[in-house]
Amino acid sequence: MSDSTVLQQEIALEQKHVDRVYARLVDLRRDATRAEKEGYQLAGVGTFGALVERDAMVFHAARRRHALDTEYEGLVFGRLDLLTGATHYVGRMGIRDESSTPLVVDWRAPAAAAFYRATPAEPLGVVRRRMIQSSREKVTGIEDDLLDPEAAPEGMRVVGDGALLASLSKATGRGMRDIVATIQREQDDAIRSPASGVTIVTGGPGTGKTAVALHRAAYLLYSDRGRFAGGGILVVGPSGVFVEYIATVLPSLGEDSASLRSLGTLVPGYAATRVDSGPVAALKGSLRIRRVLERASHDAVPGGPTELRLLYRGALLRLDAGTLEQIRRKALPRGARRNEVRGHGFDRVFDALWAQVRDQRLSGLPEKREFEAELADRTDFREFLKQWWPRLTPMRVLRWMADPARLRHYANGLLSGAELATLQGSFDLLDEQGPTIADVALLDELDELLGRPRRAQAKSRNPFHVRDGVQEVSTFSDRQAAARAQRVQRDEDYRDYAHVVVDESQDVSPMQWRMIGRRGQYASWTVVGDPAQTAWAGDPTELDHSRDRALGTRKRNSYALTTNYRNSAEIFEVAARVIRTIMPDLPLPSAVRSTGVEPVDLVTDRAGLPGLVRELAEKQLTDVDGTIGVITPVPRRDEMAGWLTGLPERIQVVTALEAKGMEYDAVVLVEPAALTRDAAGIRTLYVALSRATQRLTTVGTVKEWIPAT
Ligand SMILES: Nc1ncnc2c1ncn2[C@@H]1O[C@H](COP(=O)(O)OP(=O)(O)OP(=O)(O)O)[C@@H](O)[C@H]1O
Repeated sequence: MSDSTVLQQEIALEQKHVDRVYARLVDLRRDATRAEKEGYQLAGVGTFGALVERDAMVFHAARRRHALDTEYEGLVFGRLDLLTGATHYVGRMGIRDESSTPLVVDWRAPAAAAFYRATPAEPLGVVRRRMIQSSREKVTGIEDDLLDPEAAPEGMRVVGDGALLASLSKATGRGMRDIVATIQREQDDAIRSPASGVTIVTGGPGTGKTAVALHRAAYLLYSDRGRFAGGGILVVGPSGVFVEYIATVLPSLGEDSASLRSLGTLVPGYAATRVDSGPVAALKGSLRIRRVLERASHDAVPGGPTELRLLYRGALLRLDAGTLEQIRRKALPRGARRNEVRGHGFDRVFDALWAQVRDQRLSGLPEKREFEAELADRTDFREFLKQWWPRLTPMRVLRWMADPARLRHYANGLLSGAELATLQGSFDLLDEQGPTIADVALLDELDELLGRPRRAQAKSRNPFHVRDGVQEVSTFSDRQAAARAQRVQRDEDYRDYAHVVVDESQDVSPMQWRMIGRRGQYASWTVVGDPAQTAWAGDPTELDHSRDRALGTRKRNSYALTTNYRNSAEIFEVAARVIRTIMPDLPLPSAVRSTGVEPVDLVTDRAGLPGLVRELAEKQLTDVDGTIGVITPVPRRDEMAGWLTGLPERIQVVTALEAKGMEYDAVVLVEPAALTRDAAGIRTLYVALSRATQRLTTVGTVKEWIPAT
């Protein structure tokens, strides 16, 4: 019998099982819809208990139905033939038949672990592992690994058509894909790492760190839903572009209860995308800036009143600049939060004025409380207090840094003259363009330093509550949205996440670690990154220290990934040459796929560059089916994007910093020489060169851009 006939027969065999699974799926969907309707009808009973029960039923049924819909594609992707003679099918979700016999085991269940972990050296009771590829309900391919040949029963067939490599060669879409069907053993170790403590995953470009982090989040939600969906999982990535890129992975795994944030949007109220230059970002990220901010948070308000004059019952009451300053300092000792001790400052002003009134022995003097009430009623006095000790927002204080004299004063003894010069001017655009990504951590720090006046506790909102006495939701989508909202309804600045995932952690500055740490004080962590890809130009020891502080003393489990699944071997070779110029001994991952297509390097003059870049981008449209990234030096993004106007959406223009974590089928990297000025630049160049799956073109006005070793 020919190989292809055997393959077709095996495919037909698997198709039978897959058909059974999809038929069962139809039943389950129908049941979920019915349960949802029944739950809804409970509302007719009219008691509060019935409403609660209905909400729970509607929620669970809606969730189940949602999962059944999203997990449809490629539902069954694996089969294990065990030594015991049993067969398990592995898929995106667990499904049982009418008599509760498993038809498919959820990929996260312990029984599925062997699918990812068994090797010929350690078969874990598996004789044959089979990967099943399909397109909707139709099985299209099979790939077998015979793990324990001696135990294979007579007639067991082994077929293969390279499922992993096939999946790696697929064109990239705008969003990242899940890898649930092809997770490799070293990745699975990290995904199933213990739920508590800190899981640290390192590895070179394209080794699947992001994929592992996201599948781990899905795994945690499965293994302890109460804890992780209830407390919430926060996923932090470097940029908005990146967060958008990874946003589809968890929903494709049927999970939508994690919060995805970029470093610029982690703090509510800000949506920063601007970046500072490397040296400025290093200063803004360093812990020394905290002392600078602390000084600012205690300083007098610019333009605030320097004295108080009041006529009270014909007498002049006066607090001069010195007295006011003394009062302010006493009411605001080091460590106190200005917005929280505002009342103490006001009390001291009343005390000082009362002392003057008493000294002047005015006739018919009221009690002190009455005197205070009289003053508090006066607009001029209230206006003075508002100006003298206003409730400060973090943004208002950060704006003070734009004043060179103030910045010099706050930084005195903390930053060198050269550092001060670097920082000066970097706050000038706050008003016009909003904060930079690095500023957001400073704003969060200021929020901490200034404190917040106590507010009445906001009542938690019941999503099924329409108006008093009426609990209602009408359409299915309302119910589903309400049910989901109920699950994720948290304070705007929620800080009690059960798990925090930090991706591209090598670029998180000390100040940013503080910002993230505040949101994960009681969390377990997954931290993934690659130190060789960092753009951090500051002190590396300080970086490690701050990370350790944020993660605390929780137990750590470390994993290293060693295979690059993204780049073709030809492309990674160029990236490797570049990083070796500054890290000659760095262990690099091996790229598993060779395409036979060599990267292209072109040189032109300044005048010819715009036309050539456009021409190259257009060429990629025919060379690859998926996405094309045009990567530019940070300051020239908008200029270069202008060269490409009118081209299809498949082409995305990003800076070398925004390219962190991203993946494209083809990359056109413009002016690589602009990135080679220092070690941080070379590491960023390494990132830019390792983004492409199929084609890499470098183009610029400098011929020799790879630094000499
Ligand atoms: N086991 C796997 N099966 C199929 N594809 C995989 C596997 N592991 C990783 N990939 C693919 O390899 C690519 C790189 O993965 P990912 O972005 O997670 O790597 P990374 O280590 O975070 O990379 P970088 O550090 O360069 O940002 C992605 O397209 C991912 O889907």
